[in-house]
Amino acid sequence: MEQAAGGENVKSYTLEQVLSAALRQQQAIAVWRLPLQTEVQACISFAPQTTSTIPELESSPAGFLFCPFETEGTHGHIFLQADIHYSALTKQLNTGTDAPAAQVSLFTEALNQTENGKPYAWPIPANPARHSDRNEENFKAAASLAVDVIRAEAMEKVVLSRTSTIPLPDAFSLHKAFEKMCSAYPNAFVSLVAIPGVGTWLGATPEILVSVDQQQLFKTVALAGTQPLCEDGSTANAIWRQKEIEEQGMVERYVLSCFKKLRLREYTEVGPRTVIAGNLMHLRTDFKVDLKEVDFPTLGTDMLRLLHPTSAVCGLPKEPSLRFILDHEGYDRSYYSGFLGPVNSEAGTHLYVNLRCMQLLQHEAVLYAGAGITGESSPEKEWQETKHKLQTMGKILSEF
Ligand SMILES: C=C(O[C@H]1C=CC=C(C(=O)O)[C@@H]1O)C(=O)O
Repeated sequence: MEQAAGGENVKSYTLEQVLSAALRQQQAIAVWRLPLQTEVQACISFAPQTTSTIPELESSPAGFLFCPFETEGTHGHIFLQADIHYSALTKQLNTGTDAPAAQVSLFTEALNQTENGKPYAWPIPANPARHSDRNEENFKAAASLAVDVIRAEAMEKVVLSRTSTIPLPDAFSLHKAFEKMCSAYPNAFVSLVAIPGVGTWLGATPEILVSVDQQQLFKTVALAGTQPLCEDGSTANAIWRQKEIEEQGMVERYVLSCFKKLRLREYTEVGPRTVIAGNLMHLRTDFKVDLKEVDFPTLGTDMLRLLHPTSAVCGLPKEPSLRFILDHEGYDRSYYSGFLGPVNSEAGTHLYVNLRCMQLLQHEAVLYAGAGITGESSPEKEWQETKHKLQTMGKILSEF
């Protein structure tokens, strides 16, 4: 049961006011919009919980999960329990039943004093990783080494990524960036996560990792293969090369191997189909399981633990490709290519891979992008592909 925050006097607030109040009060907040929906939601957590492993979804209270790429690395798996939930559709706040009353009233007091248009700061990591962006030469050298290792049959595929750090425009505003992302990428999962001591991330990802909706329908996808969107903006004339077909096929095989490990045979598989993600197209196969028909209440958590990191962000087989990334990528991915999303919300659990994202520092944004390397890869083409992927967030910043 939820009750309206702030007593009987139910007030309306804008997203800007809610975001600004949370950040001024140094509280953790996650804001999101599901693909093809209009409702923007947010949750504020007064006591984010950090764990070293992927938490169980089914028994979790409502909240938002924010997890890193490396399951056993230095960055924690963070759960923001929804002490306060906000819907930009109703413009109202609801308080979770376990929320600490004193903090809720401090927050609503701060909110009532917050005016639109007042500047506010966002959290940056306690110890920002010091690294410089990989230049073209270094990225291509790592890609070329990966091709050699793959041809020597030590692995089949590895996803190599890089960063691009750009100054934040003077007129940059956090809530406006979120609104711009929502209108530019209607079929993406759009998110803004700001956690004191951890940092501030924005993204518009095309990739579901695990979702279980209110009808108990489980979904995941195998997404890979990239090319620029055709000029007519449609997928009708898309032609895929053998390299992309095989690259996506590997991700699909990987998802199937996870079902097999759980001895689950009752799934439907549709695709691969061409899908649009911003200025790009990908190949995607959709998998669904009706949890009411199969007796598998923990499928969400079990698949999440097996799938992450999928071969769409790590490689195949998982261990040697992960080793290759850690040895040759040259930087700490932290939450890029991790996963994030609402857990046990009114619409269910919807976790997405953290792609097409950026991390905000005080005066700069760090943009992230990767490309799947196979034995057929050309380092030049992979470099170009990362440039195209960086444009997803680059376009948003260039609009200020
Ligand atoms: C690793 C990324 O994309 C993945 C998802 C779709 C297509 C991909 C590819 O074609 O390489 C990647 O596997 C990224 O956007 O940073």
